[in-house]
Parts: sequence; C-alpha cells; structure tokens
Amino acid sequence: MTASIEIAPYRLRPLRLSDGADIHRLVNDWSVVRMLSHLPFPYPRELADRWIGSTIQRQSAGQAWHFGICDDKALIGCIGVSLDAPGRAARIGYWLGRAHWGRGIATLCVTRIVAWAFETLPASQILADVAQDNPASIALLRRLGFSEAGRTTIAFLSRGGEPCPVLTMSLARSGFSSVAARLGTVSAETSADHDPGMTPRPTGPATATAMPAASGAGTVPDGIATKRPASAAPRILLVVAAVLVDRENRVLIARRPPGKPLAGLWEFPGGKVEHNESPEQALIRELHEELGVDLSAGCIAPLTFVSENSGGRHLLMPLFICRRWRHDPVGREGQELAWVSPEALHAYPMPNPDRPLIPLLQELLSG
Ligand SMILES: Nc1nc2c([nH]c(=O)n2[C@H]2C[C@H](O)[C@@H](COP(=O)(O)OP(=O)(O)OP(=O)(O)O)O2)c(=O)[nH]1
Repeated sequence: MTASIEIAPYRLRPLRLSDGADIHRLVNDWSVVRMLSHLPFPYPRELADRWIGSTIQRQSAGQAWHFGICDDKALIGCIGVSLDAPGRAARIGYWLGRAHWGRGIATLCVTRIVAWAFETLPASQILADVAQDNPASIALLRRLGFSEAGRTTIAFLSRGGEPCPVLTMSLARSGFSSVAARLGTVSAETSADHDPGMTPRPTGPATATAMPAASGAGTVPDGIATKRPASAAPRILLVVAAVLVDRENRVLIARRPPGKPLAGLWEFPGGKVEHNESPEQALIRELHEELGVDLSAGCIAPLTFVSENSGGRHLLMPLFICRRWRHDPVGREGQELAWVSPEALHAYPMPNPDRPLIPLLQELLSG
C-alpha cells in the first residue's frame, strides 16, 4: 500500500471510501469545480463515492495514485498522478477547498508529489493540463520548473461543456533537480501563492481520472528534504531490508504486489526509511506492517548494503540479517511470500540491485 507522506503541518494519505462527504463538500463549490474539466456542477454527492472507488482500483492496477491532502483536522484537498499506458509520462492534478487557498499549500504538495513521482514511477516527464484562465496554477507550475508544452481545447463539463483553452505544462525528469532543491526551501509558511491550484483533468472527483507517478530518477526518502545544488548527484533513496533466515537456512522473499513499481519482482522485505527514523526502527516498522512480524525483541545485525545508481536515482539499502523474531510472517499487503534456499534464489526475478546479494547469501548460508 502506498504510504502517507508527511509534509508538516500537512499529510498526504491515500483516499478512503469514507472521504466522500468531505470531497463533495469541498468540490461542490463553483470556484473550485470550474477549474476541473470533467466534473459537473452542481456536483452530485454519489459521484464523489464513485470517484474514490475508481481511484482505489486505478492504484491497484498501477495506473494512478491519489492522495488526500489533510491538515491536523480534516481533508482539505486532493492531489494525484496518473501514468500513461507506456509509462513514459505522468499527469498531475490537484485541487484545494477554497478556504485553504493563499497559504502555499498547493505549492508544497505539488512539489512533494513531483518528487515522489520521479522517485517512484518510470515516467520521464510530468505533465499538467491547466485552464488558461487559471493564472495562479500556471504560475505555481512555472515556479516549480514546468514549461509550456502545448495548447489545446477541452470541453469543461463544469462549465456546461464549453470548450476552454488549456495549457499543457511539462517538467522533464532532468529538470527535477530544481524541484528537489525547492523541497528544502518551500514551506507552508514561506510560500504565499494563490493556489486554487487546479489542473483540470487528473484529480477531479467525478470520473475516474487517473493519477500516476513517475519513476526511478531523483530520489528522496519520504519526508527527508535536503538542499542541494541543481547539478549535484542523484538523490538518495534510503530503503532498509532484512534477510530473515529460518532453521533450514532458507531466506524469506516477498513478491512486490500489483500497483507498486517493479510489481512481480521478488525482494527482501523492507521499505523506505521515513523522516526521523533510524534504519533499525524503519525495519521493525516495515516488517510489522508488511508481515506482522515483531523484530523488536529479536536480534537484527547489519549484513551488507546495496548502493546502486539506476535510472537517475541512487538506491542505498542497508541489509540486515535476522534469525529470531516473533509471529509467523504473513503477506499483510496481499504480497506473495516464499521461503527459498540461497541456491534457488536465482529462479526468482529480483530488482537489479539485489542480484549481487545472491552469491553473498549463498556463501554465507550454504554448506
Ligand atoms: N524492500 C525492498 N526494496 C527494494 C529491494 N531491492 C530494491 O531495488 N528495492 C527498491 C524497490 C523500491 O524502489 C524501493 C522500496 O520502496 P517501496 O516503495 O517498496 O517502500 P515502501 O514499503 O516504503 O513502499 P510504500 O509504502 O511507499 O509503497 O527499494 C529489496 O530487496 N527490498
């Protein structure tokens, strides 16, 4: 499941079926809905539920990722990305309830989701379609490095089907560094934009428009924002993983579920290290979330690490080994699990960075 993303004081989290009433209340507002091409106005309550259902399906299919934007009290908007079929381009869309405009929230969220998309998805560019009469959103995207890639006309359902001129803005993966640099500088307090921030297609809660995310280039561990010069090396994606070894010296691997990048490949259980977490804390959390396993009273020892640059991002993955834990591992996120002898690991397709680990484990655990 896609994790929540903290961008204090806000939180981006996957949408839930129970968000329907909030989404309806926020979107059924002319000043918001007029910038969303595929929503009728008035916006019927049941369309919000249908849209949330469709976003959940699209995420499972690995087509789109939508997040609710939440403050400390409630959901205040949505943001998401959808991938085109070849996985080359991701489209971003977002909207905020009117009461939340003008505080830099859209800038903060779009910046973070662009970073997330480039670190997570395979797209080489991110696109945004913006009504030409939405200057605040156009300005926001320009500030983040987007430039005009084309002009078209889209019939806006919200405006009674009226054809409206739309700008397609794009940001290439190679331009990502300038966005990433802003991650360390943009805050809700310091960035005062007008952010009605809405691009018409992607995030509208009426029809199931997908939100994608891009892939493996610039990489920021979720929640870790650092400043760096635009020309610096790729960002580090800090992931922690464990080799759980049973009494027969078999190791546990998990299959990445549909909807995740690298779906279908087998990996060592683990995940991204979050802000303010040590690798050990992240490992204990991830294995509890993913497998229901309790490592806290066990013994986890550093084994080796992976350091590999691929597709513009740099994966740094401390790998721990563990022989004692509480509770039997179960695939709590629907992922397939397998206990495999080190000699048999070659038969399981794994992400490229894991391949050098196989001979190491064979040497360590066999014979
Ligand atoms: N856990 C794990 N990740 C690996 C391995 N090899 C490898 O390249 N990776 C990469 C795949 C992903 O790009 C990244 C892990 O990120 P992830 O998205 O699965 O992390 P997560 O569990 O926090 O996922 P999510 O909640 O954000 O969806 O590390 C491995 O052996 N184990």
